[in-house]
Amino acid sequence: MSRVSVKICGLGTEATLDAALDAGADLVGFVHFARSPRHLALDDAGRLARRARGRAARVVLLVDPDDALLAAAVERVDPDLIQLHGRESPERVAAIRRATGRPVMKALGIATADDLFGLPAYAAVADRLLLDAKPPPGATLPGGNGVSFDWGLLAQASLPAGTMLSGGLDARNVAEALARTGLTAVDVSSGVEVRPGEKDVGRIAAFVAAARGRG
Ligand SMILES: O=C(O)c1ccccc1NCC(=O)[C@H](O)[C@H](O)COP(=O)(O)O
Repeated sequence: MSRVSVKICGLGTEATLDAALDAGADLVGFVHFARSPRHLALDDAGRLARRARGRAARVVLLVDPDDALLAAAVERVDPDLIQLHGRESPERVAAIRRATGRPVMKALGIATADDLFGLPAYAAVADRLLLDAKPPPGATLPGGNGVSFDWGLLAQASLPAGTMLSGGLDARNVAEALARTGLTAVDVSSGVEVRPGEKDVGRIAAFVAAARGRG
């Protein structure tokens, strides 16, 4: 099996960022979404992104950003990848990629097999896809809810290389998730926290180790 690529999302402090980098995370994510307990001002995300430069791909996570927010995020965070976690259409994803000149990862919510039909249109315009659980009823966030979807839905799906699996992953279930989906890239947020927004250095290390088969 190829080496598993790991993204730790929603980092907010130097200590937890360093834990992710020291554990060997390939991507580190900074959430800019005011309603999120993981929200960072762009300048704070930029400070952490500078610290991670050259050690991991720096991802800024935005939800249905307008052009002004995109321009500010690119200038102040200088991300290696823009993660779009809202209801952006394939046309909007393509436009964002063109306007920013940055690679884009589009997150897609999965609950039933029907949700897979839209994938090819996004695969055609995004540099990478991230498959997440759809938010549960009553959730206020489009992601970072700590819930999984039925991994079996992906059994017959033809997914682009590098597609990331997320939603409710943690050190205990990540090996099974990888085995059942055949994917080789994972993303986690709640599963390495002690409470929403508070990452734990030990859980980050344990997650990366488990994803790489060293758990
Ligand atoms: O994490 C957030 O607070 C968040 C807010 C708004 C949009 C997306 C958000 N997170 C997206 C991620 O990339 C998470 O890592 C992904 O949804 C998995 O989250 P979890 O199930 O908590 O591991």
